[in-house]
Amino acid sequence: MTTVRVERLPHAEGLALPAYETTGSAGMDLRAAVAEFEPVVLQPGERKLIPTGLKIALEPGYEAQVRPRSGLALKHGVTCLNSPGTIDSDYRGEVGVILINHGQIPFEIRRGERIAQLVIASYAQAVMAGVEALDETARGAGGFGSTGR
Ligand SMILES: O=c1ccn([C@H]2C[C@H](O)[C@@H](COP(=O)(O)OP(=O)(O)OP(=O)(O)O)O2)c(=O)[nH]1
Repeated sequence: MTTVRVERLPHAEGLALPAYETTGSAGMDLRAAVAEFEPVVLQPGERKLIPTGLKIALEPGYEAQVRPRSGLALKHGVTCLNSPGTIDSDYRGEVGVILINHGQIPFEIRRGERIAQLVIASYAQAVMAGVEALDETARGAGGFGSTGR
C-alpha cells in the first residue's frame, strides 16, 4: 500500500476524488473537471486534453498510469491517445487525460464524467551500461511475430 497525496484545484470542487469502485479494482476512475454548463465535445477524430482538477504527489518509486475505460472505448470509440499515460512521481502539475474520439459521432464530456482510470504501479530506474556485445540467446533477434501469428 502506498499513499498518494492529492490536491484538488478550484475547478474540481465538488467532484469526488478518485477511488476504487470495488475491493479488487486496479484503477481509480478519473473525472472530467470541465465546466458545468460547458460540456466539452470531441468531434470524430478529434483529441483534447481534459482536465481532472487534481494534482498528485506519488511516493518515490511509484508512477501513476492513466488508462482508458473499456466501456467508453466499446460504446463510443473514446479512448486515451497516449495510453498508458505516465504520471511521474515528481510531477506536480494538473493530471490531464488526452482523449480521442475514434467513433463516428460527436462525444460530449460532462462535468464529473468518469473518463479514464488511474493505476498506481511501482517502477525501477536503471543505469544503462554500455557493452561491446550482448550475450547470445535462443531467440536472438527474432521478434515481431517470429514465433507465428
Ligand atoms: O496522460 C498524461 C501523461 C502525462 N501527464 C503529465 C504527468 C507527467 O509526469 C508529465 C509528463 O508526461 P510525459 O513524460 O509522458 O510527457 P513528455 O511529452 O515526455 O513531456 P515532458 O518533457 O514534460 O516529460 O505530464 C498527464 O497529466 N497525463
